[in-house]
Amino acid sequence: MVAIVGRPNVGKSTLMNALVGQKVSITSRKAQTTRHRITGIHTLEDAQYIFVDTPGFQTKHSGALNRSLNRAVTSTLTAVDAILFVIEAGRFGPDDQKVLDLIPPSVPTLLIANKLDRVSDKDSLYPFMQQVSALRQFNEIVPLSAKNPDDIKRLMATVKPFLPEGSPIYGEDDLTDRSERFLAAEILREKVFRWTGDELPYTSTVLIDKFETEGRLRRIFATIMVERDTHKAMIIGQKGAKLKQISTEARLDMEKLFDGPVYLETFIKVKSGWADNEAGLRAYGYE
Ligand SMILES: Nc1nc2c(ncn2[C@@H]2O[C@H](COP(=O)(O)OP(=O)(O)OP(=O)(O)O)[C@@H](O)[C@H]2O)c(=O)[nH]1
Repeated sequence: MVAIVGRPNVGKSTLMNALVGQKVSITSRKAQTTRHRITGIHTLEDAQYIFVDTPGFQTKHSGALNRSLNRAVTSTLTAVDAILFVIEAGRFGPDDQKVLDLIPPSVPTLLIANKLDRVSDKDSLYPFMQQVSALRQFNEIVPLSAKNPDDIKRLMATVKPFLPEGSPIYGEDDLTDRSERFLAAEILREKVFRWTGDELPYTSTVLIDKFETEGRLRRIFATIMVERDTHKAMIIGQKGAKLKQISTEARLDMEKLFDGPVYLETFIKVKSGWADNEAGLRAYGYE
């Protein structure tokens, strides 16, 4: 089992999806999109990789949601065979250091310097890598771009020696241990964030009210939970145009992932304060 950790927005979910070869973890330009621990599975003839994506470790805010997110990160790190510690190539800040401090020294750790394609001055990279490699005894240092398939292949080979010997835990076609219901909620949440940009607070979430399967058809009824009326208006957009766009894109992604037609109905509900209340969080599936 391999954990993927790093501060928000370094590209952990993008990396996970690339390693698994399918979209199992949502991504967006908005930091803190990933809220749950997600397992992604990639099975080869002679090895099975199980990846755990973690929410970006949060240090700026201290509400119940963030405490829950941070707990998810720390509990994951003690139970894995290796850790991919992801940073952005050319940038190492206090937020990265805080995540590094959480990594137990006993667990093999690979430093992944992601978004290599964004580094225009490649000469500056060597001193940067030297500087960060002095921070900890990393088992490997891998500069890459999560968006480059060759880099991903190389990383798979680099990670392989860290996997323990044993029989596979999941079936060879399994991509994730998450249910379709969970994945449907994550896909819709991703679209909400993508289409509302930075205006919408990240406390908005998605609940699946009903998930029915009828042959190959999935009929899904979902509610987008927001904290204020203004947020609701943001999602609906001019004459409902934005909500329509969000729902259509979400439906198309679901059809691709579930490999069959999807009927999706989306509602929006305003409920203030849900993210500041531990009991409320548990009710919505947070640990
Ligand atoms: N140019 C470039 N962009 C990347 C790369 N990897 C990820 N990104 C972008 O970086 C942004 C953040 O990626 P995510 O995968 O959502 O990041 P994350 O670390 O999972 O973020 P949180 O969920 O906030 O913890 C997205 O806009 C990605 O498209 C890369 O290799 N190159």
